[in-house]
Amino acid sequence: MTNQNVVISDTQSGFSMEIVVNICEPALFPQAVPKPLAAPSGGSGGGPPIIWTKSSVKKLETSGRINSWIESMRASSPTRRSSSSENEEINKSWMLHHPSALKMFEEIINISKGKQIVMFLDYDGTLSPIVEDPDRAFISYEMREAVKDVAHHFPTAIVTGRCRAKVFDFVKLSELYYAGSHGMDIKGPTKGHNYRKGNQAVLCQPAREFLPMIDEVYKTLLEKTKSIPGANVENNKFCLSVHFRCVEEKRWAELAEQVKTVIKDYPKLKLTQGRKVLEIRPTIKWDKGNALEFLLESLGYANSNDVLPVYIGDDRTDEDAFKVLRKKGQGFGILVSKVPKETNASYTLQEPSEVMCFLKRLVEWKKSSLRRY
Ligand SMILES: O=P(O)(O)OC[C@H]1O[C@H](O[C@H]2O[C@H](CO)[C@@H](O)[C@H](O)[C@H]2O)[C@H](O)[C@@H](O)[C@@H]1O
Repeated sequence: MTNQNVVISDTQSGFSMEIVVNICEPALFPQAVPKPLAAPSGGSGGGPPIIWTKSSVKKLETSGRINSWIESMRASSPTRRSSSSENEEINKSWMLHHPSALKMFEEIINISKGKQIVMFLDYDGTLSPIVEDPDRAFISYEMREAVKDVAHHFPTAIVTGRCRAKVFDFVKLSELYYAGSHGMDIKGPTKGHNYRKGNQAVLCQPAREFLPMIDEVYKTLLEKTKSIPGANVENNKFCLSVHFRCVEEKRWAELAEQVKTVIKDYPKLKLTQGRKVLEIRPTIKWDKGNALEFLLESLGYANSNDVLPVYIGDDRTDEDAFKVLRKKGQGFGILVSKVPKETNASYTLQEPSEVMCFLKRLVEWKKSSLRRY
């Protein structure tokens, strides 16, 4: 029996979700096994997760056997490793393709020789552990110091789905670049060696025109979801999050339905999914990948071969940035995850504490190389 993570993507709507299919239980998902829906990549028993095309998903849906929304919501935050021996095999194979950035530290350092490292850090699940209350996702003192040290040696940006002001309230480091609202709200440092006169102004807000619409939808969603205990709507300025981490599972369908009903009146907004959260954002083609490119350009590395961008993140939205790096053939992504996931990242770290170790090692290496020269 094998549990296989399946990523469903609809490139048109931008909606993507991950479900877990039990390969050897045809009674649950009969269409997931036989040949007609054979996956384009991966397969049962190991390797990367299967990516189903839109049409194969359609077949699953029309079979009436799968409520993709709910399955997707269930699978939206797998945090524990399963202990079965087959899953152990999957984990091993995955780790082989996406080794630990700590174990590969020397290799990473070698790649960086003669290049300027630029650090991109996601916030939730990367710098702070995932907690039930989004307002209490604090960064630890030690992590903050590690980020501060990194920013002292390398240009550093926090790229987050959060509202930029909120993440700044958590981190409180003026020497960083901040890209809030999934990269739709970028601001430069106001102090430190990356500070340049003029940078303190907002650098980029490509979804400005959506502000009134987002505000309106926020109010409507607050109203529509208030009868569902545990539902929490977060205003991230250029996008919204509807959290269901604290909602009883039996009410997830109702919540998803409410959200879908509200969104259908706004064709210029799209719905994506993160870790136990539904995210509403403008349909503009601007994501964390664009933010990364924009920041590299702002730093003067648009067409440079002397730069090594390193992006660390845990969520599906971070995949947009991993993808950009892979496409550019420059730098690499590090996925924070304990469980195998389809990813464009090259390396992995298991949890925020490992992210902190990685950042500290980077600083130690930089300091020792400065002492040598
Ligand atoms: O891009 P990120 O920095 O990873 O932000 C993505 C979302 O993170 C937050 O939600 C997640 O973390 C919460 C606190 O640990 C957790 O309760 C929630 O279930 C997670 O989805 C944030 O609250 C969202 O607004 C961000 O979009």
